Amino acid sequence: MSEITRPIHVKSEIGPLKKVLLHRPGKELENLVPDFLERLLFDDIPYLEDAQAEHDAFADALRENGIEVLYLEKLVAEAIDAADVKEAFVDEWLAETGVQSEAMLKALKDYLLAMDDTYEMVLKTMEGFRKTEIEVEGGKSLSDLYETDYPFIVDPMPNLYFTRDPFATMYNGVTLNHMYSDTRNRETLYGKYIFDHHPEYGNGQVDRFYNREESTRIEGGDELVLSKDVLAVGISQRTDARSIEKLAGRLFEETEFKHVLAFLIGENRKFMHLDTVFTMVDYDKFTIHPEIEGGLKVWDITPNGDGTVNIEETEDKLENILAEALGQEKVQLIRCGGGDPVAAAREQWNDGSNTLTIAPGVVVVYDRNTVTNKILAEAGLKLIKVRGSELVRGRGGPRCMSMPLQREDI
Ligand SMILES: NC(=O)NCCC[C@H](N)C(=O)O
Repeated sequence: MSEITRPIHVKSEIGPLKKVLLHRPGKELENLVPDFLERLLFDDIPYLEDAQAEHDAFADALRENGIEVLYLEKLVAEAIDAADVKEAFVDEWLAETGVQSEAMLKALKDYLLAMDDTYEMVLKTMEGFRKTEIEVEGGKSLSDLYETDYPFIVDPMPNLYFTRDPFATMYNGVTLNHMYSDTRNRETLYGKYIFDHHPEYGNGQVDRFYNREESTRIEGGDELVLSKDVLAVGISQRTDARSIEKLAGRLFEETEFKHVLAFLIGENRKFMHLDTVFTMVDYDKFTIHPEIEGGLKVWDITPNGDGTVNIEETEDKLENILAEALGQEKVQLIRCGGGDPVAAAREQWNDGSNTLTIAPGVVVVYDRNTVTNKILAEAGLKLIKVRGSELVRGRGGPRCMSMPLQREDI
């Protein structure tokens, strides 16, 4: 077993989790309003106090299992302070707000730079700005004024507690992602500052396999490190096939991955990412949402050895594809809702398939998905159940809410 010597070390989905990145939901959730939920990719409005309590309990459950929990907002503040790049950060953040008026841009910049505590300033950039918060004398632009019923100068970023998506860790590096939506693309700026400037994670200490400036989209919920040899990536509502091809070529050059399996799961809000319908929970066990099994196509991408890749459509059943790729005699697919279409649809919607594996056979799940949880327990898995009544309103579960930084090799 190799020792962990780099700040990012992730060569599987199931190796004992040592260090993980979360974001504690903050005031950005108090800027969700019913008329604009869709634009912000939310389905309902969580009660912040309870969402925070549920999130704290999730973090405690991880700590009780020997996992060090880091927070995105803290790393970003540390990165900005360490490199003394507060103004550069604010300028880049402003450039991505969509605000057009020079006077408003200046007012926002002055407001943020007047905040001495960088951590509080970072939280404010996440929260967004209501129209009632900042007044500018004159100088308003037509483009800022015409959306009169829109209550924000700058949108909140309510999806930040899904740390799984804006970047994804694998081997000793990250893909810093180009997201599907404007609202989530803004989140990747925080990753950029961490991986450019943080004393422990910046300045080239973390490899970079994808960049936020690239033209095609990819999100971390679609990226699953099945083993040190095999990466699975969903072709989904959020991730383009072309991104996977580019990423595969780079990974074959820079890591020991030998296969990238591209799973076509279709473009659908309820199955937005591969990890909402499929996760790995043990050496030979996976959760799966039965609705995707029928139409699922899987391509196997392998290196040709000359910098190009070979792409072949697999013909076999998913069980056999996975068993072969992972060197197992056979694998078990555990169906969300046990195959009952009503339970499966309800529990997938509430992230019953979105398990976070913290060691082989040990998974964190939402307690509410009782049908699926019973089946997981019957399959021999150890379940750590957490409450997600408020957290689930953003459509993400334990895997979505966590980004592994270090896992032990298996
Ligand atoms: N990996 C995941 O499936 N993350 C959940 C993201 C939910 C968020 N509301 C979104 O639509 O992007």
